Amino acid sequence: MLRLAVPNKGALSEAAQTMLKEAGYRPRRDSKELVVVDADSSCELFFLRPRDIAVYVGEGTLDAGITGRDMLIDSGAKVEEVMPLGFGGSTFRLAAGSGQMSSVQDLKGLRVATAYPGLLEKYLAECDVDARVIKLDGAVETAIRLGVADAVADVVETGTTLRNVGLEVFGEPIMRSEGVLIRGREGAGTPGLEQVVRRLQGVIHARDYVMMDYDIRAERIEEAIALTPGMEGPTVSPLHREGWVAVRAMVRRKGHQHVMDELWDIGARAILVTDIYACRL
Ligand SMILES: Nc1ncnc2c1ncn2[C@@H]1O[C@H](COP(=O)(O)OP(=O)(O)OP(=O)(O)O)[C@@H](O)[C@H]1O
Ligand SMILES: O=P(O)(O)OC[C@H]1O[C@H](OP(=O)(O)OP(=O)(O)O)[C@H](O)[C@@H]1O
Ligand SMILES: [Mg+2]
Repeated sequence: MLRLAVPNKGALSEAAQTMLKEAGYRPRRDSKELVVVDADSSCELFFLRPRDIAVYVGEGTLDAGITGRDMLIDSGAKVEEVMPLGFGGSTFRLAAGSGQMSSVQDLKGLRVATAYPGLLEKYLAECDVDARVIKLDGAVETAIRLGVADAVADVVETGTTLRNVGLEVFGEPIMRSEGVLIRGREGAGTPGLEQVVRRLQGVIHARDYVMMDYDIRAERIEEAIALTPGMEGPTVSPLHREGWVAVRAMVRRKGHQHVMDELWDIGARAILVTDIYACRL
């Protein structure tokens, strides 16, 4: 059985569990269930703190896991990213009181508070900046007001938390993060991991694409195919009406209304769009 780590709490937890459920893995009954054995999928799911997941996977105790890319780098564990999962997007940034700093170089000799010391120290070393890293567990934005630090380095999603305490970001983003599937560096041949990757990729595709069906006059088919090329090519079937065909193709969800407009303009009718429940491309 493949042993897979899943965030049990925090910003990535719900989205990760929804994705696994859509991929056919057994969901946990309640938040107190810490291990789920899914015999049908030959998989054991371990619900752990996202920060600990890279450690378990790096030690080889678990085969794979879902965590944030920033946490993966911060942990320094022997793990590698298998695929991005398209949720939990954030940036990791420096921030200080409004107008006080403009680049990472301004941090020389100062104190920077963070819950991601591994990630911050790596960045400061790359920038050749000698600053003192103050390790905190969370709510690091308050550290400046309380006089514990001169700047902070933290996860920024909407920026609301920073604004609320009168801080603003400065310098380049340290990194862009999102939820990722990870595996141990020695786990290249992990049996069962291929199946997890294919299932999760299927969920991502099912979310990214819609199925589009329409009817069109046969002489306009080349123009129609240029608009909806599908994956290998669209399915074109005869319609029970002289001179018309029916077309079926997968289309990117983003922009599908625009594709419908263009199809309409070249004479397509009965244009139907449906969600894809599951797929394997
Ligand atoms: N708005 C957000 N706030 C915090 N983390 C976010 C956000 N959006 C995405 N993430 C990602 O979620 C992960 C952090 O998860 P989580 O919030 O569970 O950790 P934590 O802050 O250390 O835990 P906790 O807040 O429960 O003590 C990181 O990979 C981070 O990039
Ligand atoms: O840019 P925003 O949308 O405001 O989101 C970012 C904030 O969310 C996280 O905090 P969290 O709620 O996880 O609390 P914590 O700091 O105690 O971890 C993160 O540490 C930031 O403080
Ligand atoms: Mg948090």
